[in-house]
Amino acid sequence: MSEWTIGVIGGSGLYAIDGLEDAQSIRVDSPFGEASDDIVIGTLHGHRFVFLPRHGKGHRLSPSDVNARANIDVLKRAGCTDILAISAIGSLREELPPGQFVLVDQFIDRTVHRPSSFFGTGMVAHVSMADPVCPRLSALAGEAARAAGAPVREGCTYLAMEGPQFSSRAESHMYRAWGCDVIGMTAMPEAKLAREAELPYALVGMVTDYDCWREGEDHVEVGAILAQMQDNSAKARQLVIELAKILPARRESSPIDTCLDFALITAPDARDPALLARLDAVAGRALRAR
Ligand SMILES: CSC[C@H]1O[C@H](OP(=O)(O)O)[C@H](O)[C@@H]1O
Ligand SMILES: Nc1ncnc2[nH]cnc12
Repeated sequence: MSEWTIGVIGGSGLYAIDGLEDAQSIRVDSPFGEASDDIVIGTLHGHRFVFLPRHGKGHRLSPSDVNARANIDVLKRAGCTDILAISAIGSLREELPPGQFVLVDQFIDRTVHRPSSFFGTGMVAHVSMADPVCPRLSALAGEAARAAGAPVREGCTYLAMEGPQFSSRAESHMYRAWGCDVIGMTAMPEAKLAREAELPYALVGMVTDYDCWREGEDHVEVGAILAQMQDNSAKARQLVIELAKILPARRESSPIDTCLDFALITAPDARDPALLARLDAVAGRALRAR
């Protein structure tokens, strides 16, 4: 078995992955509450993969109700070394039509109703989010997406909105003026939490619609999104298989693996033992080191 364990978070339209050998469905408890669903662990081309459907089986959970802390915590507990997130997104750019896959490398976070940190009173941490995505995993995901037959655009900025309603036209125009390329409702605080858990994170977005900014474009509706999602999700499933094929046997360490070494600030005698206990998975390595 290789040194990688890739956690795949499947978004709207991606509720399972294909080809997993020795797949086992496992419920993992988290001190941060209920994860979206049981995880499925198996092997693909000699690498361990762990799958979690972000909205749960049957798409039970609204974006605001996805417990991103529990999701990242259970993936860490399951031994994931890296996280590949896959999401349906709206396009804010003419040149990113439905069916386009994008590699997100920046975010603007406009979510408001979600716990966005594992840390807090009794154990404060400040991680850097200057470069929120792991370039190594993102590049591998891009290569895999191309091998799966998807058109791929790098370097996109993702606007994370609260939802569940889609944007107004004024908001959609404003996000374009801010320089955003795509829009979705779930990658934040997921990406922040992955960084706090020292998990390199990459996000592949699959365009389903042009949101509502475009002249002559109807407003966005779930029906049209679902139709595009079917096509996208077949390619996303193949992308995961292609990723397993190209992952190198060795996983060189990433600076993200140890980023909490520069982030924990609370003095040992001011730390809250109850919070430390909850942090056993996400920050156990760093807390034991200091
Ligand atoms: C069904 S369209 C809106 C829905 O799809 C995206 O979810 P995910 O990122 O999990 O693929 C978007 O963020 C919304 O939650
Ligand atoms: N237009 C859109 N806005 C927000 N999230 C989306 N997910 C897919 N399309 C979207």
